[in-house]
Amino acid sequence: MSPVLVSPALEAARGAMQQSGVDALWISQPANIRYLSGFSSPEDAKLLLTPDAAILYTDSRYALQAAQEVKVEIHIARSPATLEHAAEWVQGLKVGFEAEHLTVAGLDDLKQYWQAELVPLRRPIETLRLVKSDAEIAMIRRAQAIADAAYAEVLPQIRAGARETDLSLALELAMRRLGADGPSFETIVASGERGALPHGRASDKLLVAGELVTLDFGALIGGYHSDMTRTVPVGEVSAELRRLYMAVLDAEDQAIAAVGPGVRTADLDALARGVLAGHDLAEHFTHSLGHGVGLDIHEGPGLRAASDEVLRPGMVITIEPGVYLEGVGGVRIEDLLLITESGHEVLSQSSRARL
Ligand SMILES: CSCC[C@H](N)C(=O)N1CCC[C@H]1C(=O)N[C@@H](C)C(=O)O
Repeated sequence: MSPVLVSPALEAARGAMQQSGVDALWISQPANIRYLSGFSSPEDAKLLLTPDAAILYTDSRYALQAAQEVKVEIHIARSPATLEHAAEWVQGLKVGFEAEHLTVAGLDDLKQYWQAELVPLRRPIETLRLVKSDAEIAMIRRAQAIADAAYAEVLPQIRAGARETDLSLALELAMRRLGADGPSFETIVASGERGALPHGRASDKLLVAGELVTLDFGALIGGYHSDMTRTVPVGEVSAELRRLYMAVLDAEDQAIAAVGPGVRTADLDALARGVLAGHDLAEHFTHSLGHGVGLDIHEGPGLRAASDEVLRPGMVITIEPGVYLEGVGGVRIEDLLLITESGHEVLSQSSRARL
């Protein structure tokens, strides 16, 4: 049996457990497992949290790695042996599970092996991850600094004739060389008409003079992500493309200026949408204004109309307005921000093009 653990994240999770009225938590969402245990291969793990124990379940491929990384008790087994072991701990308890992550089959398995009351919970750990610790902020800061440095290296290669896939590879290679564990997500490079695809996967297309190219990328450090987008002109661009670019820049500037503690994220989204409406482009802004960034690339708080979240110091968010016009192209400009006691700090340092 592990001793009662006092890591701040585990303590907070036990607090959330009590508040939700459950005696134990069965954690299956990978970033939540990593957050609570430090285990860096959480896709192949589960975590059981009770008032007196925290047990990481993983299989024998990870026995040494888990022993090196994890401070909680480790049990090496594969399902269903893991569930049989956990059954002894949860006998007669009310056990919360992550309703948004446990599969139907996973829930069936718990019902089959456990004599416990199973309680679906929404985002029990994600809520704790909204505000980052100093150590987490340091990781994100480092990840962003690497992405900025990689961008500075690759910028001279962004010219007519360059292939989108070569630019994405160059960014990912530079980030690795500069110390990243990998890219945050598959680097987006979308030029010309392909810029109308907000998640345009880099293709074999060559950049052509007169186009805009959107590059959206980030680095990964210790499980923590960074996220930034720059839209860059390839040579001289038309007055219409320049207009789109300046409108998005305006929306981003005004949204960033409004970021600070106590601000409703839905209001920021509305502000940016309002700015783009003033440029007759509101209907072309087809996604949310931004999102939290941490162990997941997309996490809370969401900067969108339906959100009721309010910014707090320690949150890390993106501000990323964009416009997408089929047959024409697109523009997105994205920065990574830390919410501070007095306002915000822009973590991404790469300069934005001024057309
Ligand atoms: C595959 S991760 C993409 C990272 C990117 N910076 C990003 O978050 N994007 C790109 C355009 C839209 C935005 C996004 O996916 N937003 C989500 C949160 C939404 O649902 O709007």
